[in-house]
Amino acid sequence: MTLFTPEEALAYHRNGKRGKLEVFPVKPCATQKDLSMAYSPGVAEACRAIAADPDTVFDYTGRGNLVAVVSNGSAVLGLGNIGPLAGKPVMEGKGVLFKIFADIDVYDINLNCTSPQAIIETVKAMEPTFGGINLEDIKAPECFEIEKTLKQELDIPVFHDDQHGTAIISGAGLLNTLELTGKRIENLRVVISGAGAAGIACAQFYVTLGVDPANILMFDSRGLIHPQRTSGMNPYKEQFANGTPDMDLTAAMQGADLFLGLSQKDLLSQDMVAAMADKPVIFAMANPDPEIPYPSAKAVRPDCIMGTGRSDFPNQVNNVSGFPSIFRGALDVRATSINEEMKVAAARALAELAKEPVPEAMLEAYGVDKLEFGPDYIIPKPLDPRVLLWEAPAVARAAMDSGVARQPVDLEPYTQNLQRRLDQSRARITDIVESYAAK
Ligand SMILES: NC(=O)C1=CN([C@@H]2O[C@H](COP(=O)(O)OP(=O)(O)OC[C@H]3O[C@@H](n4cnc5c(N)ncnc54)[C@H](OP(=O)(O)O)[C@@H]3O)[C@@H](O)[C@H]2O)C=CC1
Ligand SMILES: CC(=O)C(=O)O
Ligand SMILES: [Mg+2]
Repeated sequence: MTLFTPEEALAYHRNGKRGKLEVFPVKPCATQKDLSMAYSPGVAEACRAIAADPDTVFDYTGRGNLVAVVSNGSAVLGLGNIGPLAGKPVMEGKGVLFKIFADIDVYDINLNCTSPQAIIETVKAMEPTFGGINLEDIKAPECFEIEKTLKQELDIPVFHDDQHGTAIISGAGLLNTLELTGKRIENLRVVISGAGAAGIACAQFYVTLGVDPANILMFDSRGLIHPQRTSGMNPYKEQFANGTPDMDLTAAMQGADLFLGLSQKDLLSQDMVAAMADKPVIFAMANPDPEIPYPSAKAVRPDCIMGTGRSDFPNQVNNVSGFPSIFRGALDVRATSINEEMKVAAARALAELAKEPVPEAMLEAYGVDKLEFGPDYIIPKPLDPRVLLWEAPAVARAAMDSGVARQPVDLEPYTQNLQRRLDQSRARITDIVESYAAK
């Protein structure tokens, strides 16, 4: 089900204003007085106030609502190491999603750096500009060291979306599949294709949710990660070394309950899917093309629960349903980090929302008659505005409960205000987009 042609996608990016984002002023600057306050000499008052009390930077500048989407283009979607220039459309796209789904402003920062040290130093130097750092499409294993060091050294949230956004959303899906299949999480036999940023982080998060690490078989480009293997290994892969050297993907898939694809397209065959346990779960999440196409998996296993990273099939399991709302909650309580408690809270909130009745507007947006909790609807649709209203307060609450919030909020008025804020922001975006379309 292709919704557009390649030419249409290129025209979407090229036509009208180039790219997908614009920076707009939010204060008047029409008169001599406005100008003298926006810039010299009035701006000096704000400078002096911040110099005297650095915390007031959150009052006098946009820092508290500004996130850097930082990438070096080394693992862009499933396209691989295409570099920072070719990765920029994705990073602008992440900026669009932050704004539309959570009213967060973004600068996309596309770095011509490969070494972890260079990326770490650059991001550290940028810290005063931003309220949060979203690392994106930086390949493993470098991404692990980069994120760990930045988390230790910065006191604003640092979040590698491909790791944790993916883990949280697929974790929410996993929790709901347990309910639908009646299986117990500790008994699940899990096969993971991909031992990079997303594969490793998902495995770790699933273990936090209750999966037995001994029941995970993980594959990378060289085959199974097993205890005797020495080549192409790293400490992150070693945590999940299981099975025997002779085991290939076909053997691993025999009787598996869950397949998680975070690798490359077309790695999973219909025969492998056919050999899975009853009511199997297949999250084939490589983008833009999954490890097996949705129709191919359903054709051999109509009893499967299938999710992909794409929006054109049921169950879009994609970090888009996470990073905007998670940062919203974290920024609003001025959290110093995004910790495990906040991630689990986000996953559980998303899982619970899938069981609520779906508003008519969502049915219209997706052109369907019905969306109801079940095998074809295990997580909310990314376009559903309730995702923000459920996830962000859950994250804010978890930040407050776990002691990383510097500015606690009262959750009831906070949640009501979120709805208003989202409506106003979307109305402004509609006006801007329409103004360009009219030109
Ligand atoms: N739906 C979603 O929300 C998300 C989807 N993804 C998708 O997941 C995929 C991986 O992304 P990410 O983890 O960031 O990238 P990384 O570059 O960090 O990791 C890629 C992993 O895939 C492995 N791999 C490559 N070829 C094969 C193969 N033939 N068989 C098995 N494994 C293979 C690599 O193996 P090796 O270690 O040997 O190099 C590596 O472990 C991409 O397609 C991306 O689009 C990522 C994030 C979110
Ligand atoms: C969705 C996403 O972040 C990726 O595929 O890399
Ligand atoms: Mg990504």
